[in-house]
Amino acid sequence: DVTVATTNGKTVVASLASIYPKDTEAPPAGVDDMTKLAYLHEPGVLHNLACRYGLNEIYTYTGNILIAVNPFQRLPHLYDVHMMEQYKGATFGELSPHLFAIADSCYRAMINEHGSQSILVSGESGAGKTETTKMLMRYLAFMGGRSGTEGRTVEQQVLESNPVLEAFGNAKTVKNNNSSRFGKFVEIQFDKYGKISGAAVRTYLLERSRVCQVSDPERNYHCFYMLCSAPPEDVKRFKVGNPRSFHYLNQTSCYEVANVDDAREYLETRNAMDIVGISQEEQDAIFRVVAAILHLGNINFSKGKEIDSSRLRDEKSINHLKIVAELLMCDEKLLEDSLCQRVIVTPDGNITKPLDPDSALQSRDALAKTVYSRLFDWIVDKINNSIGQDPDAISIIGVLDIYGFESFKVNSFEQLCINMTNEKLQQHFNQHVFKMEQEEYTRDEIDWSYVEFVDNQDVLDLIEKI
Ligand SMILES: Nc1ncnc2c1ncn2[C@@H]1O[C@H](COP(=O)(O)OP(=O)(O)OP(=O)(O)O)[C@@H](O)[C@H]1O
Repeated sequence: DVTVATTNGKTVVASLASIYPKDTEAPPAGVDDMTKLAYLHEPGVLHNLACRYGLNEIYTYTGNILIAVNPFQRLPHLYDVHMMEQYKGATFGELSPHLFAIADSCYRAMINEHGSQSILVSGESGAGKTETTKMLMRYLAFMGGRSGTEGRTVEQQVLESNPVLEAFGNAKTVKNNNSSRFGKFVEIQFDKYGKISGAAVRTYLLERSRVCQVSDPERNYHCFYMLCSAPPEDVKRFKVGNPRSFHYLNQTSCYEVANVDDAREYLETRNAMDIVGISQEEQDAIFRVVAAILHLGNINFSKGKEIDSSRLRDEKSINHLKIVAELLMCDEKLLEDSLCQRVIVTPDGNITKPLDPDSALQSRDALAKTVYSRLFDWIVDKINNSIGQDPDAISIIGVLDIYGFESFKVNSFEQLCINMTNEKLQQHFNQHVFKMEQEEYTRDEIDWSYVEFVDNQDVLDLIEKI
């Protein structure tokens, strides 16, 4: 055991193994690059970030990696045009750490080396990835945007597609009132003059389970609540109403989000849809599907006449089925059959087998999830068509906003996929930061001490080979 005198005047007795050396010469305001720390260990890194955060310095470098700590308050002066002007062309590291510096060096690398670049934004839920991605895009639009072109520019359209994607792909979670429940890779295409000539948004791993299953204090996807708060004529037209009356929404007692007005968001989403080129007719079709999913969730089953079969439970369920069929413009009987029966394809033809009530509920939920994720993909396609891609693009800058590791009480296949993706990204990072660096030292016969790090490559290989 050792006795330590702390900076705040206390004396603490602790075991030697749990004590880390402190750089007594480090400035009280912290260092702007973690590589300047005399001792690089977790407490030292956290202490440095905390010192800087206390002074509203939310960005810190670790070499050419930028660490951002969520300020949870608007800091408009950090992101205004004046700031962009300052970072434009500045040597990396010359000015305070900033995401504009990352975007600028990326843009310049693309121009000077004529190669495509990508920026990876990662972190746990609520860390600020989506906000960071939006700012990065703003900066790239500032550098590569076209002025004076007619109509809406590509960069405007990409930025304006955010509210649409967020309405259908974001939800309130424990950690974040506006949590993206999908991964996003925005690809900005540039022509030979370094000007933006096209863009594409690719999305990954939408959390499908949320459509049917949601618990306190979280909500389902924003669009459901928006539709329930739409102007009375739309509520009537789409046959929705109080969110408390829908099973897919009333499994949680959370219906509202602080500082969010769903009624206004509905109108704003419609407006954003206009801007990204989704026609009124298409918008109506989208909301018809959203409404149909809500009604689908209210269909229940009871035991049918035959063994292990099911039928609609009561008048209410029959009514909801009617509404779903009407909204989806499909045949009522076929819809009912698709919920209560399973078709097994065999070499000798198809066999239809009835489903018991539990299995029918599962097929109801499976249909809701599939329809919702197809709707989301359709919207993303629509946005991409309207933004337009440049087949002759010389290079691209990709920004990847993907959600971080997840570990809940109960984890499902979705968590496996998300964590697998993150492990792969971590491997990419390890490859560049540790492995390649260390191999270079060995090659150059530089005396160095091996940095121990957890290498999960074996686990990845195992899963990928399954
Ligand atoms: N740079 C910033 N300036 C001001 N507020 C920020 C900033 N970054 C994040 N925030 C705040 O934190 C909230 C959460 O950020 P964001 O949605 O970007 O997190 P995320 O990492 O994308 O989370 P998720 O993985 O759940 O989607 C934002 O709604 C915003 O209020």
